[in-house]
Formats: sequence, C-alpha cells, structure tokens
Amino acid sequence: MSDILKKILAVKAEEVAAAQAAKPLAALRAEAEAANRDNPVRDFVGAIEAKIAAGQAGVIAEVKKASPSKGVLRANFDPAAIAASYAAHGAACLSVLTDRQFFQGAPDYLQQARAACNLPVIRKDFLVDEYQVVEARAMGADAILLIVAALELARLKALEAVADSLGLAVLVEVHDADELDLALQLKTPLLGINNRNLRTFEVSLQNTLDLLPRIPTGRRVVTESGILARSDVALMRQHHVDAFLVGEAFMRADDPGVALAGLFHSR
Ligand SMILES: O=C(O)c1ccccc1NCC(=O)[C@H](O)[C@H](O)COP(=O)(O)O
Repeated sequence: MSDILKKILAVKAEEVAAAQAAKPLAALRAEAEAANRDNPVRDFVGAIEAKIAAGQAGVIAEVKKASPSKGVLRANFDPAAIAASYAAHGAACLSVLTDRQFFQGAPDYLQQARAACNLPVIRKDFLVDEYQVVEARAMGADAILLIVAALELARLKALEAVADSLGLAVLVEVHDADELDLALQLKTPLLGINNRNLRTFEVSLQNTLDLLPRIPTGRRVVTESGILARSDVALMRQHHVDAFLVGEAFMRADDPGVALAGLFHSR
C-alpha cells in the first residue's frame, strides 16, 4: 500500500471513530432511510449507460478543489456553479470529493453540487467502514467508491452489501491485475481503472489499456485520472473505453463545463 494511502486510511479510521462517538450508526441509518424517502437515489449506472447508448462518452465529472499530487487546483471553488455547468455541458454524473484533510473537500460540497442539478453523484472519499457508506446516503450520495488497494476482499464485499441495501451504486477502483482479480469478485458492473500510481503519483493511460484484455463482458470500464487532451479521449474510445472520470482538466479551466464540452464533444 502506498504511503499516502496509508496516511489517508489512518485519518479515515480516526474520523470514523470520532463520527461514531458523536452520532451512533443507528441514528445515521435513520437519516439514510429518511434520505431514501425524501431525496431518492439517482441512477448512477443508468446515467452512464444512457450516454454511451446515445454514442457519447459517459463522463463522471469531478468536483475537486485540491489533491495530494497537485495541491490546490481551483482556488475560486463554487461546487453548485461547477455542477450546474457540468450538467449543462453533457456530464453523465458528478464525483464530489468529501475528504477534508487531503483534498479540501466536504460533505456540504456534495450536497451543494447535487442540489444544483439532476445528475447522480458519487461520494469520492476513502471508505473503510460501514459507517461511511451509510453516511454517504445520509448526505445524499447516489454512489460510492471502493478502492481495492485500501481494503481486503471480505471488507470490499461487506461494504458493497451495505451499499446495495441502501440503493447506492458502487464504483470499484483498481490499479493493477491483482487488484482487478479481487474487484471482479464484486457484483458491481462499474470497474474503475486508475491511471495514477498512488505511490509515485505517476500517471500512465497505458495502465487502462494493459488491463483491458482481462476484463470480462458485463463490466463497464471507467478510465480514471490523467485524461487531459482530446487525443487521450480518442485513444480510449478507439479501445472501446467509453466511460471516464476526469477532475484536473476541468478544475483548472475557467468554466469546467465548457472544458468538458471541449474535451468530449465533437467540434
Ligand atoms: O489525485 C490525487 O493526487 C490522488 C492522490 C491519492 C489518492 C487519490 C488521488 N486522486 C483521486 C482520483 O481518483 C482522481 O481525483 C480522479 O481519478 C480524477 O483524476 P484527474 O483527472 O487526474 O484529476
């Protein structure tokens, strides 16, 4: 496991302990159930598939103020305005960072972004415990990320089951072939291949291409990280990779939605 991931996971364990002490799981579950009544889950997988069925890329557009590898990406950060622009320019879904310490994110940002549009939203964070999955639905998320490098198989399966019980979609993320073997033991169709090595922060789109021959039918590959240019999108689409998770390229642009259209839509 990479050093940064170790550090992040140690902080997550502390955050879960503190949150549980402040609000027990049973109370949080009641909030998640209320959210399911008042603010029902939006179909994350369906939104991606609908774009792809229409011949477009399925873009998960990220709302990310900063990152460990790049520092602050967007000083003037307005999650609602970013989300509205993404929606107006053809995003399938949103990814909102809720981690405070390493990404300068917040649960409030997820709520502001989701309220500003009709798109499904993934809680982008480092989930290690059932508590955080329930918390994701309570804050309004429609999907969660599970990172194979961070979790043992039994824990991955247990967290996927909690997500299923709440109606949340799961994006399972891998970086190499061993992680892929584990991810394929989950039920979710959404398989994220991270092009970023979390130890070195090196990014190589070749990582997605190398793992493609190992992907069975029935899984939807989402290529994650380092998509910066139209040539990157073209390379992926030539290899029938039609779903993308993109952050930095949009966050550094004056208008993130216009940048999305420029990267993905034909001119
Ligand atoms: O982005 C980082 O520096 C990072 C460091 C440690 C763990 C995860 C990290 N990124 C999370 C992501 O998955 C990216 O935000 C996402 O794939 C978008 O990547 P990009 O388009 O390169 O911003």
